[in-house]
Amino acid sequence: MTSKDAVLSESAQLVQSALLTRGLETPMLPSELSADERKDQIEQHMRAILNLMSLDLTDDSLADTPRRIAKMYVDEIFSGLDYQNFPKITVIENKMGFDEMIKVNDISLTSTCEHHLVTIDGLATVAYLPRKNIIGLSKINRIVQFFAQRPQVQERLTQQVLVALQTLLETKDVAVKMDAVHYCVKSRGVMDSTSSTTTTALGGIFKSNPATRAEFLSN
Ligand SMILES: Nc1nc2c(ncn2[C@@H]2O[C@H](COP(=O)(O)OP(=O)(O)OP(=O)(O)O)[C@@H](O)[C@H]2O)c(=O)[nH]1
Ligand SMILES: [Zn+2]
Repeated sequence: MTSKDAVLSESAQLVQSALLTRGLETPMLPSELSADERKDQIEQHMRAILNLMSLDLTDDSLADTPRRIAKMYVDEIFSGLDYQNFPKITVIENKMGFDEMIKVNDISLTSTCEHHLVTIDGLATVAYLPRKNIIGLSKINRIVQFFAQRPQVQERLTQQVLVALQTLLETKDVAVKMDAVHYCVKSRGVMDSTSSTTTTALGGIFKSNPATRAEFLSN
């Protein structure tokens, strides 16, 4: 939902185009609305939904809820639908010739299940084998966060992070693992409060070399 006339960073454009090519982009339709127009319309629709649930929106605790939800959707939990919010990426030339695995463990992951719009809560681990470039460490967390701030299924989220990093680092040798609890499984439906889901997306040597794969998957 990138706004019309938005100028995207080069990184954002490269990542978006790689995801489209691979068929991994979140299904979206073009929209010409600005973020403010989007918030105004979401607020109105939220007001209608809450009214339909017989809530009294004149109560001071509920009065601002439609606006709060609209802001939360556009600026926070679904902000990753807009590539204008793609993080600024610092890629550094690998002058030191570092050629061992770089692995970031236990990245906090909070997303939203696209089937029920409830929370997905977990951890991500991301690794790569540097070639030409290395990336600022926090940028890995930020890329996970960006794609998590969308309605998601865990499988797509895992692959989007893989392809984004492969594109920015110009190497296939990237691995992503996510462990998460889905609140659509925990707090409703089957009401299972103990299960969690693990997904992995492995590229290049992480897929082809059993030792590298094992080193990544062992914590
Ligand atoms: N593969 C996958 N499934 C997910 C994810 N998040 C939620 N789901 C599942 O999406 C499915 C939607 O199934 P439906 O039968 O259409 O929905 P439902 O009637 O609410 O299903 P229940 O959750 O079983 O009550 C459920 O089985 C969810 O557990 C995810 O990240 N990946
Ligand atoms: Zn769900």
